[in-house]
Amino acid sequence: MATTTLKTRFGDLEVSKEIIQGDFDTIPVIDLADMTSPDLEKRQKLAFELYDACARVGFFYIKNHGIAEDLIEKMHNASHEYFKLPVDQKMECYMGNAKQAFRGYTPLLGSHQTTEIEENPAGNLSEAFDIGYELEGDKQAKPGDVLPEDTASMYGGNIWPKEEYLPGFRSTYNEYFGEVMDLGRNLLRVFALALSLPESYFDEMVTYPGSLSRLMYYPPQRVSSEAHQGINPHTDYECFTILSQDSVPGLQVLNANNQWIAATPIKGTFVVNIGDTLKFWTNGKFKSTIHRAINLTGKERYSVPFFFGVNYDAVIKPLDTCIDEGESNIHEPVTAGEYVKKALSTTYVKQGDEVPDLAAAAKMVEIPAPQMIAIPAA
Ligand SMILES: O=C(O)CCC(=O)C(=O)O
Ligand SMILES: [Fe+2]
Repeated sequence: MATTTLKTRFGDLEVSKEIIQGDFDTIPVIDLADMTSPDLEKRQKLAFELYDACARVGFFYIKNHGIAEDLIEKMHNASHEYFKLPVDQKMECYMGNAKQAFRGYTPLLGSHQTTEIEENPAGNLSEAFDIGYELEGDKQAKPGDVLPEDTASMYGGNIWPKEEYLPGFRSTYNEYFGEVMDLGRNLLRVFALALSLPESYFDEMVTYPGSLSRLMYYPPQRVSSEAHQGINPHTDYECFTILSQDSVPGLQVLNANNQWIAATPIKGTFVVNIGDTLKFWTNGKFKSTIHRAINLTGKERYSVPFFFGVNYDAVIKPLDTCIDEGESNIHEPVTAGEYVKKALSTTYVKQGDEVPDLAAAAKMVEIPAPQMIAIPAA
C-alpha cells in the first residue's frame, strides 16, 4: 500500500495515498432532479451516484439544483459591483478589524493556505468578502429563535458595506445565502441516504447551519507562480461546499497521480466538494480533495463559494455506518465550531492582522480597466 506522510494541523499522520484523494480524471455531473422526488427508489439511485462521486473524487457538479438562474446572476452582478468599490470603502469592512472573526473584506494577499501536505505562507492572489450564518439570512428561522451554544464563538454578526455604497447588496446576499443553505439542507438528506442512515438523520444538526459564504474575485495574474495563486492548494473545512463560478475557468482539483484536473465551468451547474468535517464523519470514506484556483486567462474571474456546515455545537465523530470493525478513527471527536475555527485561523485574516502591502500585490496582477488611473492627454 502506497503511503505518504500528511502534515496535518494536528501533527504528522502516515496514511494510505487513497485517504487523501480518490482516483479520477474527470469530475462527474450529478442531476438533482430527483432529490425531493416522492419515489424513494429514485432518491436512493441518486444517493448511490453521490456516494461514488464522494468516495472516488470528492468533487462533482450538480445540475437541476433548483436555484433560479436569475438569483445567481443577481448575486454575481452584486459581487462585481462590490469588488469595483474603491479599496478604502472595502477596507472599512477589513476582516482584521471586524468584531466577529472571519467576516468582512480580505484584500489581495490577505489570506494564505495551510494544507495537510504543505504550509504556504504566500498570500492568495484574490480578494474576498465573507459572511456567516445569521437568522437574517435563514429562510427557516422563526421569530424568537435562539442560536445553539457555541463555544467557538463562530456565530455572530456579519459586517456590511454601507447601504449607500451598494444599495440592495445586503438583501441580495442574504437571499442567495438562504436559498443555497436550503439546497445544502436538502443535499444533506441525500448524503444521509448514501451513508445508509435515515434521511432525517442530520436534520436536527442543521437547524442553524454553521455555514459561511464568500464572494471571491481573482484578477488575472501576470505570471504563473506556484507560490502565488488565486487560492493556493487547500481542502475546505465544513461539510461540503456549493460553488458558483462564472464562465472564466480557474478551479483545479488534485487527483491521486498528482495531476491538476480542471473543474471547467459548466453553465447551469454548481460545483460541490466534500469538506473535512464530512470526511471525518465518514472516517475518510468521503474525500476532502485538495484544490486550488489560478487565473491565467487574462480575464477577471469571480466565484461564490458557500461552505455548508452543521450547527456549531454538533459533534463530529465517525458515523456507525462508516466505521468497519477494528478500524481506528482518522480524527478525534470535535465540535464543528471548534474544528472550523481552528482551521480558518490558519488561513483567513485574523483580528488584528496588519494590512498586506497592497502596492506590491497590485504588481502581481493585471489591474483591470475600471480601476486604471486615466492619464490626461498632454
Ligand atoms: O474560486 C474557486 O473556484 C474556488 C474557491 C475555493 O476553493 C475556496 O474559497 O475555498
Ligand atoms: Fe476551497
